[in-house]
Amino acid sequence: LPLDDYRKALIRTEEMLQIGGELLLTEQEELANEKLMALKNAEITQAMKKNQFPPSMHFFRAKKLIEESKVFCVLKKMPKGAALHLHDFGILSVDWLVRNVTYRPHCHLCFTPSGNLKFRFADPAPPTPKPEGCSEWILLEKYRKQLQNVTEFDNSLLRNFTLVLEDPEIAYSDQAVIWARFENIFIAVSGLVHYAPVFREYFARGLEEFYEDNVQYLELRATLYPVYELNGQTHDQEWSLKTYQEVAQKFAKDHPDFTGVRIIYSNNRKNDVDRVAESVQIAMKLRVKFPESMAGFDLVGQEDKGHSLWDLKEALLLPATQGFDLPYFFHAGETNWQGTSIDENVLDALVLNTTRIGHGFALGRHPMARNVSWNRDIPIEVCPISNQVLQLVSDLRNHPAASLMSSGHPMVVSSDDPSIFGAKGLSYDFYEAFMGIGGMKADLRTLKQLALNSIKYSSLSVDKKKTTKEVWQKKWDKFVDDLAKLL
Ligand SMILES: O=c1[nH]cnc2c1ncn2[C@@H]1O[C@H](CO)[C@@H](O)[C@H]1O
Repeated sequence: LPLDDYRKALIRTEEMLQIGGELLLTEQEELANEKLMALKNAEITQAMKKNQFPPSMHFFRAKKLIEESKVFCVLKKMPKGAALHLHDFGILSVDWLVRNVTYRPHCHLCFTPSGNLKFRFADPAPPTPKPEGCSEWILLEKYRKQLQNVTEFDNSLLRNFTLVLEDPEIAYSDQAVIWARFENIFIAVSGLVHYAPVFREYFARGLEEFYEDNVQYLELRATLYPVYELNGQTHDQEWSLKTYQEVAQKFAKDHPDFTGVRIIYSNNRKNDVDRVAESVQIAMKLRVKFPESMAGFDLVGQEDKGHSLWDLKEALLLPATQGFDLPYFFHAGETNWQGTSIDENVLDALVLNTTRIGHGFALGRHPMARNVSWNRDIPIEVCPISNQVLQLVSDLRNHPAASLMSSGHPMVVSSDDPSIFGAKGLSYDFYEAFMGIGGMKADLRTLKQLALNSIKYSSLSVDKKKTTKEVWQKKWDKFVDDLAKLL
């Protein structure tokens, strides 16, 4: 074979292997692809000249540039299918929490010894008991009245609800520091979002934000912590799940092109095997009672600080020993520490029959996990911005999913906790995946495959997948038409 032909054949084969590489585009899609790739090439050429490429910059600095990008503009309009990796209280921009929720009557605030915030609605006030070591409860309505500068105070609240700041590399010296801040944000918003009226509205508004970003269906990791009423009465997990179901069903009724939401009940991986076993039992009960909404079970929290899946196997094997089908959606391999028992979570997840792998950041270092995931068609859920902000990788061109994308490995793209990272919906993560991780050759096929994957790898029934895909296809055709017409 002449060298030239050989080389061309290699390039062509690689193009076929990459994610979406085997998709055949319609004429209209080809046209749209040309427009898209012209925008992409122009932006990358410009980025090379200026040496300023958003995916290789920290998202907090890249965000503004991304918002100026024409490719990003296209991605926002693109029907992206489903977002399959999200956490309960990271889905809605935090402005509403500060400007609306903290202004409601009976909202109290206290400071923990380490200076973190806790909120609680209560009437008659004050809420009891006072959290250990915390300051007295302050009624916000009263507190704001005596403040000189309320805007300044509200801005400080906003800052407490996201990780965003100017110099993340300096402020967050290592993963332990940023994870502590990250968990504190969940604790701070917890008292607000677990107040029953807010709980419903937060979720509905979260759905709206994703819907506006052209996402049709969500799967939400939820801890189902007790939701409380003004008088202190609390509700159990069943109540929370039922409420999620009601809100999602109403939203789907009001938006017929929205499929809905399914919940992945999640426990913290720091908990010991007995507590995890309890939550597995609850998950089984919920699954019987709410087959429509309850997708399965996961373990969340900082992987490096928690138990390995294998440590918890006694709890996690309970359903199987009882012949019960409890689908697992394990976070696994969200670590940089190769060779630890935590790093082996990617293997454990597969051994324990996971349906998908959350993050799977360590997959590239485990050839067997990679094989099994490929052979059993078990996708990884890639969350680029999360991985960068939580310091697993700085330049997203070096994200391990780059190699997996180039070989067409089963994957979906998701956004984890967009509101906490200062992002919104799914488009920012699609931008990072398309421009940074996917490289120059990722094109409309890549995007189409990622959207198709999000439906294919969802936990929806065969029927629901079919109808969701039909709705998606209509949106896609319209999107392609508009893109093809772009000047
Ligand atoms: O990327 C992640 N990896 C692991 N755990 C996470 C991530 N994002 C959020 N949470 C966890 O989810 C809980 C709320 O559902 C939070 O406590 C947080 O620890």
